[in-house]
Amino acid sequence: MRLSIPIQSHYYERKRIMRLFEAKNLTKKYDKTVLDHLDFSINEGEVVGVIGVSGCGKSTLARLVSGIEKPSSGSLLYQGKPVDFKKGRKDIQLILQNSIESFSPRMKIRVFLYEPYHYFYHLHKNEALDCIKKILKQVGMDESCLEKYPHELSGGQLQRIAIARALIIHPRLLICDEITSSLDHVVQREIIELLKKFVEKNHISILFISHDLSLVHEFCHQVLVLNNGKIIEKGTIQQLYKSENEVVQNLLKAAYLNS
Ligand SMILES: Nc1ncnc2c1ncn2[C@@H]1O[C@H](COP(=O)(O)OP(=O)(O)OP(=O)(O)O)[C@@H](O)[C@H]1O
Repeated sequence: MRLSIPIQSHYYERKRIMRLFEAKNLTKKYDKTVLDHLDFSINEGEVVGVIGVSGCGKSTLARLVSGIEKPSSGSLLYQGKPVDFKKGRKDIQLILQNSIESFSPRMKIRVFLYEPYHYFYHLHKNEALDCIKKILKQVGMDESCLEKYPHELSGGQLQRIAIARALIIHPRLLICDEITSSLDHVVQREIIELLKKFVEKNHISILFISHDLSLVHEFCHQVLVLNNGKIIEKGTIQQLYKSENEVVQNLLKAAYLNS
C-alpha cells in the first residue's frame, strides 16, 4: 500500500507524456448523427486501426481528426490541449485513398513536393531539391518522377508520392484513409512496410482506416471498431478475435472469407 502512490504517479506521468491525441465525446451530426460520442486516444508511435462496415463513419472521423470538418460537439486534444488546426496544421496530416485527386493534373511532381517546403519552411527551390531527393529515396522512388505529371505515374507510385509529401511536413500524426484500397496486394504490403519504417524510425503515430483486416492485423497496435457511428469495441486485434459482439464477429468472418 505504501508503495502504490509513487508507482501510480510515475505510471501516470509516463502515460501523460506519451499520449499524443485524444477524442472525447466526439460527435458529428449532418441530417442524422454520424459519429456518436466517441472516446479514444492515440499514443506517440502508436498505430491505431479503424474498421467497420461501409457507411459507419470512418471517413467522417478522418475529416474531423484532420480538421477538414468541425465536430458538432466533443473535443479533440493534441498533447493534452484542444487542437488548434491553424497552428497544428503541420503536425496532423491526412492521406486519402485516391491520391490522384489530391494532385493537380497540370502540376509536375517536383512542384507538388516543393510546395510544403516553401509553405512551411520557406526553403528556396534549390535547397528543397536535396531534401526532396532524400525523401524520394526513402519512399522507394527515383528522381525521374520529378519531371512527370500525376497521370504519368501508377496508383502505387502516386500513393508513395502522397506519403512523401505528408512526411516532408514532419507530422506527428498521420491519418491514412483507405490508402491501400485501390492497390494490388504486393504494392499494399510495400506501402505498409514503408509506413512501418517511419513509425519505428520517426516515432510518428498513425490513424489507419482500412477495411482490410489482414493489413490492420499486421500493422496496428490497437483497433477501434465503429458501427453506426459508435465505437463498439477497442483493443488489440487478438482481443477482437475474442469479442462476443456479433458485429465484430461478422467483420472478422467476412475478412476471413475474403482472404
Ligand atoms: N457531408 C455530409 N453530409 C451529409 N451526410 C454525410 C456527409 N458525409 C458523410 N455523410 C453520411 O455519413 C455516413 C458515414 O459516411 P462515411 O463516409 O464517414 O462512412 P465510411 O465508413 O467512411 O464509409 P465507406 O467505408 O463506404 O467509405 C453516411 O451515411 C454518409 O452518407
